[in-house]
Amino acid sequence: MTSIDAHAKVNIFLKITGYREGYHTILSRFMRVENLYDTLYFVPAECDTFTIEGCPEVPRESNTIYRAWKALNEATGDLDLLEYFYHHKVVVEKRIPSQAGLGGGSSDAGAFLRLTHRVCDLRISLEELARIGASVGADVPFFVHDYPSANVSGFGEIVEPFDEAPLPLEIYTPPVACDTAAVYRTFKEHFLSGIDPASFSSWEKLPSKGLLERIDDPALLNDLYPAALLTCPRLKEHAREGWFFSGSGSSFFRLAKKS
Ligand SMILES: C[C@@](CO)(OP(=O)(O)O)[C@H](O)COP(=O)(O)OP(=O)(O)OC[C@H]1O[C@@H](n2ccc(N)nc2=O)[C@H](O)[C@@H]1O
Ligand SMILES: Nc1ncnc2c1ncn2[C@@H]1O[C@H](COP(=O)(O)OP(=O)(O)O)[C@@H](O)[C@H]1O
Repeated sequence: MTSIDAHAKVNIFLKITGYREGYHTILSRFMRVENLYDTLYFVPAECDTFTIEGCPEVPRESNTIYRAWKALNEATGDLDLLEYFYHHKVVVEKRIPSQAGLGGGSSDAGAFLRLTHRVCDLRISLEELARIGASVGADVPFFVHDYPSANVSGFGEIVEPFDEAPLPLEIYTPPVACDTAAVYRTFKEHFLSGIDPASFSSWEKLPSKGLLERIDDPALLNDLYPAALLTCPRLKEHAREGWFFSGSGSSFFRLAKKS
């Protein structure tokens, strides 16, 4: 059985640097969460069409895995690819909560692209694979590269590895679904005009642990947090002292206490 783990991510910091072509540009430290991941399996099966099992609540055409498969086909026109998925189905073991700011759907897409690249021996570079991933979602390129920690900028397509070990993290995902598009819409309407790129210059050079120990305000580290509070007011009930906010939410995280 061929399989791959699709890890969650947290945003140690997420700063909005601008807006163009319908997307916000960001500067963010993405960190892989070592102990939270989905698992994708390519299982031998005769399929009439591209088949995904394990994500019953997501219509196939909306699934990021399906969208990644389509994008890969369009980009490579590789008939082996088509052939392979007539004889294998994709089975997903979901563990990452959805609409949680943990990159669940995007990580599945990135892991799918990496595993397919390997099993179908695709003749394209990792950079090209990440570019294909960017057409599926803004944070898919990070998951294609699969760095433990990286500075991500642009819309999410510029991914530069940051040399540090992943931190032991505790994650708390309240029963509040935060729609990424809605949170970004709120940001654009209420906060975009107030961004101040000088206020976070050189953060990309600082180790994540030092940043979390030095800055205790989640709204300062993550520009989307005030927008998420406005978009999903119930989030406020779940805010806790010493916890930080990931992506467009709804998850909070903090450094795990030494066991
Ligand atoms: C917010 C972040 C931070 O890591 O992650 P999550 O919280 O979703 O995990 C990402 O930027 C989420 O990227 P992703 O989840 O791929 O968003 P997409 O589906 O590509 O975009 C959904 C919508 O959000 C808005 N959007 C997204 C990314 C971006 N850099 N600027 C935007 O304005 C756009 O309106 C877009 O149509
Ligand atoms: N493979 C997938 N796993 C989870 N959600 C998916 C997947 N494909 C598409 N989605 C859709 O993406 C939405 C956002 O989920 P997810 O990407 O996990 O959250 P976030 O963007 O907050 O990290 C879900 O509500 C779901 O409708």
